[in-house]
Amino acid sequence: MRDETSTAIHLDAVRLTLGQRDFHFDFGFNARKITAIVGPSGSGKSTLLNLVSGFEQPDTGRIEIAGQDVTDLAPAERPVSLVFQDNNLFAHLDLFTNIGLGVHPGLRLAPADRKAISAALVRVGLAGYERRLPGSLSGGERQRAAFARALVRSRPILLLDEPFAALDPGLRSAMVDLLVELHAETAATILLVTHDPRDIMRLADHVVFLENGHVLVNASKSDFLTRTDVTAVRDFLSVAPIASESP
Ligand SMILES: Nc1ncnc2c1ncn2[C@@H]1O[C@H](COP(=O)(O)OP(=O)(O)OP(=O)(O)O)[C@@H](O)[C@H]1O
Repeated sequence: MRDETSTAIHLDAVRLTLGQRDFHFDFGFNARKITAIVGPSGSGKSTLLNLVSGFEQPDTGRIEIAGQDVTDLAPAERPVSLVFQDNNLFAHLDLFTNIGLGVHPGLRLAPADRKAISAALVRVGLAGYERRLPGSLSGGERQRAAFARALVRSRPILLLDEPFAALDPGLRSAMVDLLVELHAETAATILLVTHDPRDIMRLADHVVFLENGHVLVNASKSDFLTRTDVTAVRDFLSVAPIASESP
């Protein structure tokens, strides 16, 4: 029997076909850890997050979160917050409202919620941006706004799909630090899709490497970094100058 205190999310014999691609996942994510999900473009990283968040339904199999079968639950009913590549901000609503919807879908916000929204904007470097529309922001600012919304939702599971992709190096580093702080404060279970080995070095406890819709390597960070016997892992690790980075 699985230890539910150590396994936050379990994909139990999950199968899904999208177009020409078959996905097969049968493994778990550790609770309260940061797991990096990596692999070549098209290997299934976003699809895996979509299955966990409920935006994709398995053809067969089950998904459990904290021991509860969530396979038939809608995304809003699952204990997850998301920051996706497209930021999923509503274009016609200002940032305060966009973030407020993350706190309460009916926007019934208590004074403490309003404070938390402004504090989250400050935390991601967008102080005073409450009334700005997403269309008036740069890609990096939109990404940070989406991060602020995830901060105020404070769900036990945080799904991040390339959250630093549109950020310049300085901002990227600030947001990585923010994520480290957030994880230390909340001990959330974080799944982080990334193309950048530096994120593994700096952030990850554990690494899941995908290839062609299935898990090729599922290992602790230290074990993953030794798996250069696997060509795809070796290729991935050699794409960036990680040798000088400290973990
Ligand atoms: N709705 C869909 N219909 C058909 N094919 C799909 C659909 N969604 C995803 N796919 C295909 O499934 C594969 C995996 O896509 P996915 O977005 O999960 O990959 P990824 O690893 O996140 O890629 P990237 O690193 O480029 O973001 C791709 O080949 C994609 O074209």
